[in-house]
Amino acid sequence: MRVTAARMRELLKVYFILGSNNCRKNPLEVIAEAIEGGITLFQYREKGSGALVGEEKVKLARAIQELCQQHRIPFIVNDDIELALALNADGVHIGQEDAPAAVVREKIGDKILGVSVHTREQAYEAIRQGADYLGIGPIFATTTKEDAKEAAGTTLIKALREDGLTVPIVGIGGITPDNARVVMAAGADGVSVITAISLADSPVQSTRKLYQAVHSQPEG
Ligand SMILES: Cc1ncsc1CCOP(=O)(O)O
Ligand SMILES: C=C1C=NC(C)=NC1=N
Ligand SMILES: [Mg+2]
Repeated sequence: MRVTAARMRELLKVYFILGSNNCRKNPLEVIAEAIEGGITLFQYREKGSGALVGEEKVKLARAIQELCQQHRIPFIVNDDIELALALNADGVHIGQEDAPAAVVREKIGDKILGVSVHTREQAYEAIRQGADYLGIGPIFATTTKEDAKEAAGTTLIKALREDGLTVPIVGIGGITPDNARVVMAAGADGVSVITAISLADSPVQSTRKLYQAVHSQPEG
């Protein structure tokens, strides 16, 4: 059956996203370190310049999924619904330019469905169409997503919480151990990162710092 909101909030705490073009080292090594450091959810996002395609992409996806399964970390696939179904992944993440959430929901059954939103209207529509969580960002400036919108800060997260919305929300975009608390203080249930972990000197240490930041009391 569908993931509960309470369980989804737990999973969103430290949500690592990676594609082979987001790291210098072997992706499997980086993910193993991130798992050791305490990530709570993983998303395979093979996208942008230098991304793998075809059989190479499938092979890496399978290898990563196996690593996640060994450590009981749910495995989410970005964009590629067919790949997610072929691998029996734990869920998918889609953006506004992908198929409508309701269409994806019908295809994936009870798997986890995450939707990127940038406005109140998109947020309410995603929930209506069956999203289990919302990805909101970019919170801070980022160059990792090549077509990312301007950094929007935490305004939308705060607005949705002021509306009384309790849907699980993860912030994304330029998040580091130093600014993660700001995202949580705005009402996010967790933080999603790529380069704070994938390009860190020590992915384990960076993950540990993120984990501590999201579990610490709001400052002041
Ligand atoms: C996938 C995505 N969506 C909004 S910003 C972003 C990239 C996040 O990467 P980083 O954590 O390196 O800023
Ligand atoms: C664009 C995205 C926004 N949020 C999340 C969680 N994943 C994404 N790929
Ligand atoms: Mg997409």
